[in-house]
Amino acid sequence: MWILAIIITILYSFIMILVPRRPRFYPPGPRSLPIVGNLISVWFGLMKLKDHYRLWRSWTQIYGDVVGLQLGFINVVVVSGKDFIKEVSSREVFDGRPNGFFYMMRSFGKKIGLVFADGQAWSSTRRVILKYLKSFGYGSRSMETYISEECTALVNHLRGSCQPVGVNEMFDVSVINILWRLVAGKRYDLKDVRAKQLCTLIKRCFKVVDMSGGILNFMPFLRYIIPGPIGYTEMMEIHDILYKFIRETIKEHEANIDVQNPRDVIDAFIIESIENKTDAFSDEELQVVCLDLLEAGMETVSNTAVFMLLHVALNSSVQARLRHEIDEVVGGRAPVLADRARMVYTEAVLLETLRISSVAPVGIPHMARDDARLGDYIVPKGTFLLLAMYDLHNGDHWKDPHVFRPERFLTKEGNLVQHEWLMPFGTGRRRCIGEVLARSELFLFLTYLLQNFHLLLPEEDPKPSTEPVNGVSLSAAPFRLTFKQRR
Ligand code: HEM
Repeated sequence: MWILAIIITILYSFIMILVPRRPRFYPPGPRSLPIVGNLISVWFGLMKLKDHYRLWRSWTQIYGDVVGLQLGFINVVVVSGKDFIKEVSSREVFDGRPNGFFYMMRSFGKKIGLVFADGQAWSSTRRVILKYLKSFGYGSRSMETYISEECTALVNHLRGSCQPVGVNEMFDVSVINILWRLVAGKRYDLKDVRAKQLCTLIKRCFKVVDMSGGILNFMPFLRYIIPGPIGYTEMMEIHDILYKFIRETIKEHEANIDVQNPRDVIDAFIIESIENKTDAFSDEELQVVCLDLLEAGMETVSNTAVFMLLHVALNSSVQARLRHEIDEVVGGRAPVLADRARMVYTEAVLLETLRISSVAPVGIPHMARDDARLGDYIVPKGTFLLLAMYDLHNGDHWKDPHVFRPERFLTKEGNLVQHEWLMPFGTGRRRCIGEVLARSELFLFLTYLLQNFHLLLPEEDPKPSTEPVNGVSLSAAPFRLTFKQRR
């Protein structure tokens, strides 16, 4: 009997160590059960509402802009509203990234790279990679040339097709090409099988879980019991293939590097690592940085571009006005980024797309690096913070949030409005590093395509839905368009 008592005491103490600390002023939220916390409510909630962002919204409506949850052994706070989202994004104490298993299993079990690292290591990697990206063309004419070349290739590719085209994968290889030319000095043909396979893998891995990391994060020991159903097996398989591709690319660079003439980000990193033998320039760090750029930079832009075409095709008056502006400002020559200054309507369409599609529905989770006050509440050290970006962009504040209306970003005089409720790339210290690239890509994709084609919904297809499909980033449900060449 006493042996049983000892075992129960040990088990209880072990569980108590794992169960997160919840101070008296922890934010309010649904009632939690011992050990599993709110996981069961999340499970039932998802069965009813389907998508995570809808579930977080339903709880925000009950508990307010700061909702406190306990998911398995982890405290999670969902933060909504412009002011709280800005506060979390701007305070250093909240600029950590989660220690969760899901986030680290893709980076050799370590907190390295750009997206899920934090502290000193993250800030120096972010600085160095931004410096390299800029020196190989990021934000300059070279980047514009890469984007224009991809737009031309895409237009030529579509010219040959009189049949309706599936749009959901249309931008994938072009987007990878632009990024990969900066990072690895390489581009692929739009029909290249391996490039297409890589894009499919990245997209698949973004559908296995949502940004909270799911059960894999909150009860990681389950990977030993049910690795398949909780997504562990698939995530590992996908990352094995992605890392194989990245390692091959790095090896090719090492084989013919000229230390006096770096060609791209990978070369610059390898050259620095020859002199600087610290962890900051390790081989693993370079691999994770490459993976971060591929994963953060591909699906987000590709999915936003797809939503953009969907809304333009569904709204014929928007399409006509866009075409009119393109004809007036650009005419028959190739569009350039400098045209943006005179193309306010096109810019408004981009802003409205970024708002309504909000492909990063909870951004990338932050983590409290210490106990911190947020509004009337205390957020304990180690808490994950999910920022309800989808709601910020689709909430009642916008009056008619579900209507695609670019005019909301224009003043009566026809000038562009910088709306403080719109932050698709986040804000503060962890703001997206790909914003300049993403905005430039979206502008040139749209202008090149509408300069050359009428976008038509095939009559034989059902009207496509604008409801997003859930995942780490939101995507449009499959649909097709006919690209009818303009005279
Ligand atoms: C429409 C396209 C994109 C959207 C909507 C988007 C959105 C975001 C958001 C919301 C964050 C998180 C900000 C935060 O933690 O508070 C982020 C971070 C990040 N994005 Fe993007 N992004 C896009 C394109 C890109 C591209 C093209 C790249 C590649 C160059 C990129 C690379 C990154 C990286 C590396 C981070 C992590 C930054 C850090 O933690 O320091 N993103 N992005």
